[in-house]
Amino acid sequence: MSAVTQASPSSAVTDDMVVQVTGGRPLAGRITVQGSKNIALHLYAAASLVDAPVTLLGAPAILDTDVCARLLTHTGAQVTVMGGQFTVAPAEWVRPVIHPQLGRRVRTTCVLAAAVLARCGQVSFPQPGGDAFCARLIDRHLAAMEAAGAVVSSDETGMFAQCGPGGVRPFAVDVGTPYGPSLGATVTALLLAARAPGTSLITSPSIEPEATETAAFLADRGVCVHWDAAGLHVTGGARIAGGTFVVAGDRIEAATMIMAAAATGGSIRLGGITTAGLPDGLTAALADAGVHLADTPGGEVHMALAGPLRAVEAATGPHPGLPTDTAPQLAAMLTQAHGASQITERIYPQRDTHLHGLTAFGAAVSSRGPAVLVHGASRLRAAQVEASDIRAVTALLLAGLVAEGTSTIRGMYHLRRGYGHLLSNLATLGADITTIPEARPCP
Ligand SMILES: CC(=O)N[C@H]1[C@@H](OP(=O)(O)OP(=O)(O)OC[C@H]2O[C@@H](n3ccc(=O)[nH]c3=O)[C@H](O)[C@@H]2O)O[C@H](CO)[C@@H](O)[C@@H]1O
Ligand SMILES: C=C(OP(=O)(O)O)C(=O)O
Repeated sequence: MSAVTQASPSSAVTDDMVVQVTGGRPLAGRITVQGSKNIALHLYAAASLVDAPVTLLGAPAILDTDVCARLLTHTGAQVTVMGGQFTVAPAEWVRPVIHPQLGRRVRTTCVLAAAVLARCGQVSFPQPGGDAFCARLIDRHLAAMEAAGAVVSSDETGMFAQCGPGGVRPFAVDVGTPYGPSLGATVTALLLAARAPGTSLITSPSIEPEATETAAFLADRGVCVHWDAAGLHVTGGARIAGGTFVVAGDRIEAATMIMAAAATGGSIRLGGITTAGLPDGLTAALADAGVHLADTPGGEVHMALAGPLRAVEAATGPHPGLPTDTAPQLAAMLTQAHGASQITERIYPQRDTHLHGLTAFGAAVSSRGPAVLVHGASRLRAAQVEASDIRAVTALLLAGLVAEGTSTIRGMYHLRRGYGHLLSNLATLGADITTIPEARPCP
């Protein structure tokens, strides 16, 4: 299994490195945000459905990209990742197996499995990976596979889906969950429907950009996709054409950089995204906190503070609400806001793995049920902390940028999963930040 990959910026940082950051410098200047991690991951799966080569432009140089390239290669596709281009040429013979170890490292394993099932009528796959801040269910993915005609079974090694001789068939499935529409299951259903000979209906679909961009990608390739009040109608079965498609800018990285600049009292410009690419719930929470965003004539986002940061009450929600993937960074920023802030988590039963580390910096943060409470403004002091997931690590970096003294942050595996240039971007904006190898005790 050898996907062709170019050494990515994320590989300049290794898992056993630690970040040292000395706080107190307001961020200033301009950087470009990467292509969206989560949109790219879903497009990688969609690209493997296509009958001719596909090139995705703006693919982020992150560990999850490398893992997806290797997963697709394992199924028989030819994958090249070079200079922000992720090219997939279809497999002549599809191996109906999502690699059991690699599949446990990314969240989109079921989506990749759906692409393989749609192509060849069977697939085995492990439980998906990704962040493990709480249980993350996949019942809607499996329901979509069953609705498309597969018998799904599982044992201790993983899951197996098998269709009848005709392969996937048109279906109706509801991808709503008690926490709102499932993003991933919407794309799983979309990929199955794109290959089913007839019209399928996906009800309660997610309208996160990951789902709408994947739908747009398929529509560009000739799949008939139609959204209305009933849901997402997809007519599949025909040949799916190749070509190129641009991965949209990473709204979560943009939010992270904006919040980092705000926490340090800075002002920055972001290329690779406009305010239209930022969900309303995010821009509303930032506006409430006193963070001003505007589009520049050159199509960039300019961020500046309207005054001292203000406390806010906000709740995460499905698009266009406040993304759950920005809540940890928002909590870190709000440690610098005067008064009592509250961020209520509505997408997951719990997502507060960042609180332990923020507390080590001296932040007044706590959780009450699904709500994270932040009392500011706190004078943060340098700390030695370790993060256990992707957005928690950026929340701790934000605290380090503010804290007095030099902090040490561990957990680079999580950063590498989703951010290709975050540390160098922070340095470009003036942060005092370095990576050093982890000191090992003498044997
Ligand atoms: C790679 C990627 O794009 N990951 C994102 C994706 O994850 P992911 O696609 O896993 O998130 P979902 O939208 O599916 O999950 C949202 C909620 O629905 C529940 N659920 C989901 C599926 C299911 O079959 N049954 C069920 O109950 C989950 O446990 C969770 O509480 O969307 C999340 C919500 O915006 C983001 O935090 C993740 O960063
Ligand atoms: C939770 C996240 O990612 P994943 O679903 O890949 O774990 C995230 O991007 O914040």
